[in-house]
Amino acid sequence: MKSSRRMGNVSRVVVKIGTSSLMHSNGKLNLQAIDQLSYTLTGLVNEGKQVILVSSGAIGAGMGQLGLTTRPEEITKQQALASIGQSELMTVYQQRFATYGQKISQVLLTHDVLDYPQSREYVHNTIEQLLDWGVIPVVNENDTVAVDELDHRTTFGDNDQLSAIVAVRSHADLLIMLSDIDGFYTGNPHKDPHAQLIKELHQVTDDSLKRAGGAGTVFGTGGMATKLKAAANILNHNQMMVLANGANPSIIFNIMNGEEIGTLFIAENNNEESDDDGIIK
Ligand SMILES: Nc1ncnc2c1ncn2[C@@H]1O[C@H](COP(=O)(O)OP(=O)(O)O)[C@@H](O)[C@H]1O
Ligand SMILES: N[C@@H](CCC(=O)OP(=O)(O)O)C(=O)O
Repeated sequence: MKSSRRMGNVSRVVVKIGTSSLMHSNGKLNLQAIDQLSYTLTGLVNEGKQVILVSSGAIGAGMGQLGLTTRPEEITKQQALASIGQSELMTVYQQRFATYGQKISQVLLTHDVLDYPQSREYVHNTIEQLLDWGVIPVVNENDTVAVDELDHRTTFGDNDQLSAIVAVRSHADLLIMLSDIDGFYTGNPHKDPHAQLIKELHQVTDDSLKRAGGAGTVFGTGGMATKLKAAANILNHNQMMVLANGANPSIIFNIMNGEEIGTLFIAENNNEESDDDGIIK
């Protein structure tokens, strides 16, 4: 594959992986994908890069543990499932990353923590310290406590947007969003056989959002619309995002080598500074 994208200067990268890439459709964890992800991200750290992983999968893994095939609608059940699944996920990550000698940590966030300047500062400092130590922070929403009340917003909505907020806040050079599809197409390829992969997008317009119909899978929440919202946030801050297929997470190496994989979201004027904090109010 030709290497034509400039990724040589990328030193801090946020990787987001969705539930569909971490789990088989039978509800079991996809150990091969998790192992490859651990190997690949450790490889990047060994090259001297700083890596933050935003991982979904807590609710999905919890469903798998209890043998549930449909996601319960009750918030309490979802939160209890996340509580079961998050610890299972971290156990598996811990084991796999340890195989490659990589230290990881768990960072569970809620929206309000990033709304308040002081708690935001603490999160920022903690993540900076972890990166400085060569640790990979594994970030997820704190699903067990995140519920929206009228005057108090704790949820991010989905991890696509959480990953963009983390990338913006941490001034990452690149957000790699791994999904169950090769990139952003002119229409949903599962419905439109003529849909074409869009290799590069400079702006998320109403037209792009119209092309991103439908919800995600039974275990996850996102869908393409939330990925585009995340991309819009990234573009607003003159950062870059690559949306690619997470079936083989070692594809991250190819992306970092500048290969034309998936969809690259990049502003035309990629050099201008932006100073707001990337939090969607
Ligand atoms: N224009 C589009 N291009 C690509 N995928 C699309 C588009 N519109 C809708 N989709 C759907 O979005 C899905 C990806 O979102 P999702 O299932 O939430 O992934 P993940 O679980 O990896 O976060 C695709 O599998 C596809 O069904
Ligand atoms: N925080 C939730 C994930 C929510 C989410 O956005 O899921 P996905 O669409 O799979 O990225 C969990 O860990 O189950």
